[in-house]
Amino acid sequence: MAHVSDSESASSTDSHNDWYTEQVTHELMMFIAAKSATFTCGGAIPIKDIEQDPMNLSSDPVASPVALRWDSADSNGGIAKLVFPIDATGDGKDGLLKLISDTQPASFGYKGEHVQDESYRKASKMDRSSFSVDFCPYELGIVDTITQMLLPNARRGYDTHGVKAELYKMNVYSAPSGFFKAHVDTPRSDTQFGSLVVSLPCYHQGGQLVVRHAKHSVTFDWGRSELSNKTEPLIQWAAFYSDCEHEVLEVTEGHRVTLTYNLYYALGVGDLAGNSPVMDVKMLPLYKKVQEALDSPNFMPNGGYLGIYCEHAYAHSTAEGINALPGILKGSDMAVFAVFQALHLKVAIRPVFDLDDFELGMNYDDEDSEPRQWDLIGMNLSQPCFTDRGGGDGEDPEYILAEANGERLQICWLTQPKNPSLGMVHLTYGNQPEIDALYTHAAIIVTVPKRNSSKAGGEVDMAARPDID
Ligand SMILES: O=C(O)CCC(=O)C(=O)O
Ligand SMILES: [Fe+2]
Repeated sequence: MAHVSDSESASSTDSHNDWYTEQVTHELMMFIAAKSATFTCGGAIPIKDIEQDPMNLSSDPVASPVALRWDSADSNGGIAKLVFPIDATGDGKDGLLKLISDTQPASFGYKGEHVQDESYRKASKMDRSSFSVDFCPYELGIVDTITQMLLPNARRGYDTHGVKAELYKMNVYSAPSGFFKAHVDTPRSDTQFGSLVVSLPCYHQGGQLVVRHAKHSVTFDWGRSELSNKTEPLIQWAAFYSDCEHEVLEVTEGHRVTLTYNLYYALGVGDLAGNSPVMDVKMLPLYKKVQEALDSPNFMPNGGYLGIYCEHAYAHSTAEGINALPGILKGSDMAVFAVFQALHLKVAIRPVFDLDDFELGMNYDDEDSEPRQWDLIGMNLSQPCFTDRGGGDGEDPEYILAEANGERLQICWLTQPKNPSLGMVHLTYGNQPEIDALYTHAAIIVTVPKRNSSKAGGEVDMAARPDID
């Protein structure tokens, strides 16, 4: 009889574990590489009557009961109202039946037509123009979650940082046998990248939403069954990309009420500096101040450069940071950029070399031979430059600085430097060669044109203002 010692059996268990770990690791690797990790996301938010619990101090999101109002031909005043969660033992049941009687049979898109076919979709719908609802997916953080979870892997082409969730329809799937066979939503425009479905709390069983992508599927079961451990009313939601096939399985009991939203790429935080169509730049407190300065004939009559060091850090010498600027400017940086741009001055974000510990940064003005401060300003934001040029004692520092793609400008600075980032790496030659680094600060450089002296009051010559970058 074969005898297996403890150590032999331990080592065969170990090797099985190793094999198993390798298999699972491989599967996980393939899954993440296939971008299947994030084709859909969803969640649940409990509903509490906040008016009855105004001191809810928990940081967990809580939804209020949802009031739905709709056009109803046979109601007093033509408007009916229903509050979710529905009290099925009270007036709720009648209200729900009234709602259903005011909906129309839902169609689906087939070859560009709206088709009604109960073998494909058995549901009823209400268009958004016929109802209003006080549920807002932005308030509960659902849109922020979608923005961070789904937007980064959405199809390329639109490089925005924001999402617009546009209410589309309300759907009711009722027992017996409300369902919607597997389909892909028809995108409403080029900028649509997905759909959001929100389930309002209303008793039902079945009606699971199954979302599929590349052989994987996720099932959202928003119903309540005897076995379900859901005891409190919930707002439940799911979002998925437009190319995901999805279906609603049969509702076997009750009524499943959902709101659907189309998800679009939209300008968001990080896109808006100098490009915020909803903001009137003239209303910024800084606008009037700058305009007054520019209107004064004594302000920089010979023109020149104004410099405003960026208040916030933007990783301005990395490829990502450079790409994101100027859209990502925020706070006072955003205001400064927008105001000067709106006043038709040339505005650019440029790196300013910090020469404090490097050399005096002095040059001499030929005319009055007084020392004047000139700054070394990079022509464009760029990644750090590396050079094997170096200098020892007595070496002209310009020899090294010539490697930077910059120019010497005299700037009238309005703020102090902040947030240094690596700008140049060079050698130094002393007793032994060493490496040293120069840092840059991102600054908004504004070109103020020379006054047109022939004009009364010394107005800035608009025609002389250069184009905006
Ligand atoms: O109500 C749902 O769960 C999804 C409905 C749907 O897929 C649609 O309206 O296109
Ligand atoms: Fe759909």
